Parts: sequence; C-alpha cells; structure tokens
Amino acid sequence: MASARDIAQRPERAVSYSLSVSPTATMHSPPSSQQSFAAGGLASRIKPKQLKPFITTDIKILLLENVNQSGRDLLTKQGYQVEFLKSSLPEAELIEKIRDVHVIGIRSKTKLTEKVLREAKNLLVIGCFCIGTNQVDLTYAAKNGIAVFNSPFANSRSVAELVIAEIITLARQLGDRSNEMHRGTWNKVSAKCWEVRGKTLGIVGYGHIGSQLSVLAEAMGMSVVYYDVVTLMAIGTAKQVPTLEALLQEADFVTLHVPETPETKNMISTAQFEQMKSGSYLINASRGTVVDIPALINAMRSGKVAGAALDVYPNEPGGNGDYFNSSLNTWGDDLRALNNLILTPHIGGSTEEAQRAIGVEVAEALVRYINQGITIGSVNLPEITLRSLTLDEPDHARVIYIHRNVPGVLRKVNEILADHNVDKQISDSKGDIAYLMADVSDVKVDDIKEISDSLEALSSKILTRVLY
Ligand SMILES: NC(=O)C1=CN([C@@H]2O[C@H](COP(=O)(O)OP(=O)(O)OC[C@H]3O[C@@H](n4cnc5c(N)ncnc54)[C@H](O)[C@@H]3O)[C@@H](O)[C@H]2O)C=CC1
Ligand SMILES: O=C(O)C(=O)COP(=O)(O)O
Repeated sequence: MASARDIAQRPERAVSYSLSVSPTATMHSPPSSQQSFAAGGLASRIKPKQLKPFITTDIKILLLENVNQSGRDLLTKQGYQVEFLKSSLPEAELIEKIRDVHVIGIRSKTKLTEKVLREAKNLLVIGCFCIGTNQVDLTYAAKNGIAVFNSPFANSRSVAELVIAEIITLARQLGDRSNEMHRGTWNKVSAKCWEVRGKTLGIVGYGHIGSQLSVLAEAMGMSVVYYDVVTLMAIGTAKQVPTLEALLQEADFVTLHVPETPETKNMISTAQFEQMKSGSYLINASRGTVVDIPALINAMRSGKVAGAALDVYPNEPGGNGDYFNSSLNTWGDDLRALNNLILTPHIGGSTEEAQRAIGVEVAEALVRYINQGITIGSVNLPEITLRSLTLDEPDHARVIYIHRNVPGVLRKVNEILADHNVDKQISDSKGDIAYLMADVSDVKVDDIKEISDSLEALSSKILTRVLY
C-alpha cells in the first residue's frame, strides 16, 4: 500500500491512487476541534471540508510511551491505523518500526536522532505528547519536511505542584522520616527541620512552569527570586536577579526549570554548589543533564546542600521495571545512600489531568496537520494556516509545498499555479525552511497531477502534498 509520504513524493502514484476515489467522496465534517480554525463567525454557518490526499485508513501511526487514551481515541476516530506501545523502544527496534509509519507519537524518552529519522522514509509528522522536544533532532526533521508538535503547557501546573510538595518535604525531611517508619523506626526530631514561610525560593528558568510555581510559592509565604536569560515580567512580588550566581547566593531553595540545551548542560556543578547558601536545597524537575550529579553527591556529603529532589536523570529507562541501577547511571549507589534526597521517576507531568489534556492537544494538532496541512503550534516549521475549504467547494485543492528558503521559489511556484485560480495563498519561512499553502479552485484530478509533478521537479523541493 502506498504511504502518504510516498504519495507526496511520487505524485504519479498519488494521483493514480487518488483516482480510485472521487476527491469529493471522502468529504465529511471534521471534528469540532478543527472548526475553530475556520474563519471567525463563518465557522458556525459553513461546514469545513476535510481534506485528504489518501484514504485515512492508510495512515499508520505508532504511539510509544503510553500516550494517553484521549489522544489514542481521537486518532483512531479519524480512521487511522494506530499501534500503541506502553514503553519506548531501543534504537534498533525503533528504526525497524519507524520505517513504516507516517506519524509517530512519543514522550520524553524516545530519541528521534538523525540516525533514526534517516530511516523514517514515510514520516510526515512527529507528536511529542509532552513539553520537551530536546529528544528530537528538530533541525534534521525540518530539513526533511517532518513537522514536530508538542504540548507547551498542559502539564506545567502538575510540575509546579510537585515542586511545591517537594519544598515542604525537603524542609521537614519527610522522606527520611517516612522511610524510617517503614522500617519500624520512631525518630521524632526537629533539628534542621524548617517552615517554608519566609524562606527564599530561587527559580532558574521563569517560563511556564517557573512562573506558575512563583505564584504558588508566594501563597505559602515564600519570597521568590528568579533568573532567566530573558527579561521577564515578575509575577506578584517576585524579583528577577541578573545572574545565576546572585540567585544561588540568595535562595534557600533552588529549583530548575530550564530546557535541555548546550548552555544548560551541567548548569549546576561544583562551582555553583559553592555559591549556594550552606544548608540550602536543590530541586531538579527539568532535564537530567542540567545537574552534575557527582558534584551534587559531594555537596550533599559535605552538608553544603541539606537536601535535594530529583525527578530527571541523564539516563532514564525506556519503561517501568527494575532499571534504575548502577549500570544505567554509574553513580546510582552513591546517590541512593544520601539522606533527605527525594528520587522520583520523571513524574513531574504525570497526572490524569495533564496526560488527558496533552493527549487531546497533540492528537488534534496531528489531525489538523495530516488532514489540512495546518502547522499552528509546530516547533520546527513556520506556523501556517488558511481558513478551511468548505463543502460548497467541490473542485478545490490545497497545495502544500515545503521547500528550501532560497530566492526565486515563489516566482516559480506562482508560474506553476498561474493557469489556475488561486483563491488564497500563504507562505512563511523559519530559518532555512519555508512552507507554502495555496488553495486552488476549478481543478480536476489531471490538473492536480500536473501541479504536483511540476512542484516536485523544482530544485528547492523538500516535500509536496496536495490535499483535496
Ligand atoms: N519533570 C517533568 O515531568 C517535566 C519536565 N519539563 C521540563 O521543564 C522544562 C521547562 O518547562 P517550561 O517551563 O514549560 O519551559 P518554558 O520554555 O516555558 O520556560 C523555560 C525558561 O527557561 C529559560 N531559559 C532557557 N535557557 C536558559 C538558561 N541557559 N538560563 C536561564 N534561563 C534559561 C527560558 O528563557 C524560559 O523562560 C522543559 O523544557 C522540560 O525539559 C517539562 C514538563 C514536565
Ligand atoms: O513534558 C515534558 O517535557 C516532560 O518531561 C514530561 O515527560 P513525560 O511525558 O513524562 O515523558
């Protein structure tokens, strides 16, 4: 069976395949979520047409890492073939599986490197059912016309709440007391146990999670300082400080909410622990690479750091089981031996609310992209939308042309479209990649084939799709 990307790249197959169905035969009303993308008030009166360059049952989707049922249901309802796995896959198995699919849905564990993506010959789009997209080679994906979507803030609140819980848990040594009681030991102590009221929380990275946390921390009577590479509006009475060092010197609790980038790798290491207040606490629910763990172990052994909570690690297992051992991370035993250290298995965003919302948000973005070519919310392609074609427009086609951002392309594309009536057209670029969408009317199947062939022949081409 021809894949969508095959179809897109080899128009002769696309069109002969499309001939087996009438372009209008596949029309039906899309889910209500898509209607909001139709122009304003028109949406309520005019039924948008669902565009499909293929029979939806040909679309193959692989969902890894236990993507929420809400997302699975939405994709299945579209008629796509959805394969679901609870865990991530080792690289070799991933490569085997990814060859065959048009869409892959992942969370934070699946590494979609250039090596893996090179094998993904049919892949149109990647859905990251999480916030972070550091696990995907976004540049390689864009250069090959593969869109990437994520859910930028649906689990932010869950992370912020977890951090609040950890601040109090560390201040009161609750983890240790609970562990002792589980072992039958009654150890009633108040030494070095504190209220959080009046203490200073230092937030590194004042984005969605950091700023949400700021509000919650102030409600508990904490003072908030934050450090960010961008100058950002302070919420409440929080105060931005100019350097990481200034934050580390002032904060009783330091919490990290930066993305994984080359700049944030080992952002907290020996020098930073030295700058922290004696007896302060560290929380990391961002990415495992942000903290130099052997340096943390030393800082905790010396008493400089009185407690820490880690939700993320440089190496994390692909699924649940007895995998958090020293063969995964060499310092594992040293870490586990420390007191007042909370270790959680990357559960910051793992709540029913967050996962349900992420499932819907990312699945809807995938459906919009597959069926209509809309890239709103994409993290690696220009964000493009056009008001939907409607059921009143039988001989319309939507042309999508992803191309290298070089001079002269628009002139050539418009020459190709010149013999047809272009109802509306939009184009935008992001770095080296540009995305063009045009709705053309009065086109028959032969016209569509001709347009598609001509676009395919342009040297700037990355990917052509024609939806109708
Ligand atoms: N533990 C978990 O389950 C979860 C972890 N995360 C992690 O948390 C990270 C942050 O999430 P959001 O707040 O949604 O991201 P965001 O993008 O809204 O905020 C990140 C902030 O960090 C700042 N920043 C970037 N580089 C910096 C640097 N070198 N120094 C100082 N500030 C810097 C940015 O300017 C931005 O304000 C995500 O990238 C993800 O890796 C996100 C969700 C769940
Ligand atoms: O949203 C994120 O970036 C997270 O770190 C959460 O990842 P997860 O969906 O739990 O694999």
